[in-house]
Amino acid sequence: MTRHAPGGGTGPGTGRVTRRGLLGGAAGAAGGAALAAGAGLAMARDDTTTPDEGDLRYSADGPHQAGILTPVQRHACYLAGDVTTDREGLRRLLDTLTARIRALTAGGPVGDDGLVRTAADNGILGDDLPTAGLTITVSVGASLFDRRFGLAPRRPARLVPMPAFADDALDPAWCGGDLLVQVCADEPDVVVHAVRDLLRATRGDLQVRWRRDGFTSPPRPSGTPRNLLGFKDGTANPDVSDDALMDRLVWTHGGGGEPDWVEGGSYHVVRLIRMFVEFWDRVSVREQNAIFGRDKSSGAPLTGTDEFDPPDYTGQSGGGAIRLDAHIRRASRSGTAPDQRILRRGFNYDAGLDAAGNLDMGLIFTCFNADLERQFTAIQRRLEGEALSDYVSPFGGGFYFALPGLGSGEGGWARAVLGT
Ligand SMILES: C=CC1=C(C)c2cc3[nH]c(cc4nc(cc5[nH]c(cc1n2)c(C)c5CCC(=O)O)C(CCC(=O)O)=C4C)c(C)c3C=C
Ligand SMILES: [Fe+2]
Repeated sequence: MTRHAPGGGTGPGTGRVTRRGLLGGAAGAAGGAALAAGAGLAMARDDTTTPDEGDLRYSADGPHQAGILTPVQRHACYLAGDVTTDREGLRRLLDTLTARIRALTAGGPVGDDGLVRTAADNGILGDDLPTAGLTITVSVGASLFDRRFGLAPRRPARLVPMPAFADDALDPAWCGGDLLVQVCADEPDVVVHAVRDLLRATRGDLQVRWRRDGFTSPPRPSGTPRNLLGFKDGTANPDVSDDALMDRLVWTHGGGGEPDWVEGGSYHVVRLIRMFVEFWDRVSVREQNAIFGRDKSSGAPLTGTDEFDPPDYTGQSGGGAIRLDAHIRRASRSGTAPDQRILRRGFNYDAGLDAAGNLDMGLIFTCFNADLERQFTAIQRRLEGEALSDYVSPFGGGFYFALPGLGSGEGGWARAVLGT
């Protein structure tokens, strides 16, 4: 089947192709329509599963990396690691990641390209590697630009370590990292295969610091996927098919204090947020609706009837009004700052039980933005004291910078980051 990624015309990094030939016609048109209609846990996706699913391929080459505007996949793994080598080793590491990402996202018979056919292909996908919508997105943390590699002058201007915000309970073991690798695909074994391949190829140069796996639900029953508090999550995301909007909200540009090499990249925020679900499940749905400002069943704002109705914030009290401490009221941009929006691309996580026997689950909140201060941080500060904060606890994550796309410049990532 064919699913066209929004913004697919702007570059291969957002486009999807199948490796076994042309599919299309009505299925393609339907997929495109589903995407144009709205968003998903981050961005909407067609939910039809066909035998061609394993073929869905996003090219790693283009002006932007895949995995940013790409419709959110079913499974994800976030790995943050520290670079354990010198400057030349960092060059090797970036070149290795590039080669492995190109090979893994191309898929095909093991041995076809000499890259996939290493002695160490882990074999868990058999001899013909499916792609299943695989995207591997590499971002760098502020710590990469410390004194170890002489990169301080090349730091993206707005890239700083993630501060602790009000109500955060950050555990250093779950924070930061020189590199963040986001691996997403529609099939869980495709994610695991890629993670093992990447770690084998980078062994000795990269030490993993933290890892968290995530998933999204299919639309239930329709519209945007739900998070583990039961609410549709991603409804009000900006339209990723609007190139001009993405240029303002998502992509970074050289100049204005930024080094030239950041062109086509994006600031990437990850927040690991535990949800106190046992507590939440004892709260009335009426109160839950008030906490978000939306109806749990339909996803509609409390001032409307359809998921995609615009919320009305003019009233401050009364039955249908959206409370002042409601999540969407705090999170939404004010009329005076229309570019204070973020592109969210979150995944649910389920990590079993904590030491006390409580369910350990939550949200891998991730978002992309052109300017951390103007967008994510401004919104995060508005959320301080919101009603939802009693039911969730951010404990990890970091601020990162998603590198420009492969193929966006001579010399690839190594030249972009190192400058030589
Ligand atoms: C700082 C940014 C945000 C954090 C952190 C965050 C955490 C968080 N959000 C939900 C669930 C929902 N969020 C929704 C909307 C929404 N959230 C943010 C930002 C952050 N959320 C924004 C910018 C928006 C859109 C606001 C708007 O313009 O209307 C919604 C409503 C549906 C939707 O639009 O997605 C839900 C549900 C959780 C559970 C959570 C932390 C655990
Ligand atoms: Fe939110």
